[in-house]
Amino acid sequence: MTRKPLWIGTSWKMNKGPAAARDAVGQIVSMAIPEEITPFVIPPFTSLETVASTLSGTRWHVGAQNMHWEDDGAWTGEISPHMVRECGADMIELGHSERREHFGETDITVNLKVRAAIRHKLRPLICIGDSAEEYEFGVTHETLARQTKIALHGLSAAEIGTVLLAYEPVWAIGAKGRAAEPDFVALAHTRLRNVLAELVGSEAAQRVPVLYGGSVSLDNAARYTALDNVDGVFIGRSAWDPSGLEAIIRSVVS
Ligand SMILES: O=C(CO)[C@H](O)COP(=O)(O)O
Repeated sequence: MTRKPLWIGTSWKMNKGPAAARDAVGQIVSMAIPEEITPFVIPPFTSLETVASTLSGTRWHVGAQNMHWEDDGAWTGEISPHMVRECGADMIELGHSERREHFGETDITVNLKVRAAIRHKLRPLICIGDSAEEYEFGVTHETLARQTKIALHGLSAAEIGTVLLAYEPVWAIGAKGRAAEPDFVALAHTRLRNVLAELVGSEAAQRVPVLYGGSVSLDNAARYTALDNVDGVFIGRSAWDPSGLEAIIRSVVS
């Protein structure tokens, strides 16, 4: 039995259009979720409404993978916070390293999006992470502190209390990634908690869930969730098949 509520979820990234999403969410909705788990799923935009409507009224949180910070306007190809809400999502993933690396996302645009999310009552799941180079040069903490402080800039303590942070080392993500050692994650999360304490005080900082992501699998998930300052895991490939997600959920509560 685990000792704290754990956020466990997955982003499907650019996988599962409406037909595949319908099939997957049909399996997800019938999963038995232990009460100490807060589950979430983040489908691509085209499947968002299907997934959110199927999971409406359940304990699942549903998010989109990105959004613009403006409410509407001439922003070809973009999706607004209103649209995300209208599809039934209650969460929004922001600042994933794939968006920072390939689509020009910056600390500043992440901050604009976090503020927009809060205005629209979407819970931001803010991804932060060090590059392989930053890790090699020993500046992981500096990078995470900078990304966190800028993402949360201008928010009140109460607003910061509504966000989730996910530490996802860039070098740990994807098929070529190497899962971070639990000891390293423990240290990174403890330091992150101190950054949050600087912003909102130590008691409020304890209430911000900080998740780990990057090559999380059935083999290693429970080693992360057992750590004091890890409040859940954000899973990619190993949870795209709903049975993989279900097995990981079971592994962290047994
Ligand atoms: O965002 C992630 C989780 O959805 C992250 O990029 C980890 O992906 P994974 O390495 O495929 O688990």
